[in-house]
Amino acid sequence: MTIPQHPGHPLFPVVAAALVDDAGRVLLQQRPEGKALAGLWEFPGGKLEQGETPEAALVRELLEELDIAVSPAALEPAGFASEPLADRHLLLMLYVVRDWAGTPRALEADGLVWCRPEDMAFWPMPPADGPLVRQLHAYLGFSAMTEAPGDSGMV
Ligand SMILES: Nc1nc2c([nH]c(=O)n2[C@H]2C[C@H](O)[C@@H](COP(=O)(O)OP(=O)(O)OP(=O)(O)O)O2)c(=O)[nH]1
Repeated sequence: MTIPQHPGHPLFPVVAAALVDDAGRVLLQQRPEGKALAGLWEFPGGKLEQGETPEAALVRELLEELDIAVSPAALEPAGFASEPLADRHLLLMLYVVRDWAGTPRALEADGLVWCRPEDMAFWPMPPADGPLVRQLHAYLGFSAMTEAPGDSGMV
């Protein structure tokens, strides 16, 4: 068996959060103009800074991007994606978050949407997010994406 290797492609760790509200909806944000993958919808989060743990990075990113306070104890590891991304290798770690203080608002994104898990296929996301969405469905107990978008709420 051949294991894919990418010599000279450093690991690029990124953390992301699936915020789940009381109605079971998941928050997605739209990547802004001028950034890579602009216009696509993603889980809030971002790159680890030097010396940061994934949990510290995600707590920081959620404050910077959404103006919400999250305890590291509220971060539930829920899945990951691992794939080449340009000259690096993306390791995208997804946490479920059900408890936070404050009301999420888009400080950096072009928009926010509360999306039912079964509607997530209707929001175009970066390629690495496909496996994450499948893992998130399994984690949340959904098995299929079925109906057309329903009560998804742009905020
Ligand atoms: N936050 C997030 N990033 C994702 C997702 N899917 C995906 O491929 N990515 C990629 C896009 C980027 O290459 C990388 C995140 O980098 P970024 O530049 O947005 O991170 P950041 O918020 O720290 O940005 P900045 O400091 O450079 O402004 O991860 C996702 O669902 N959420």
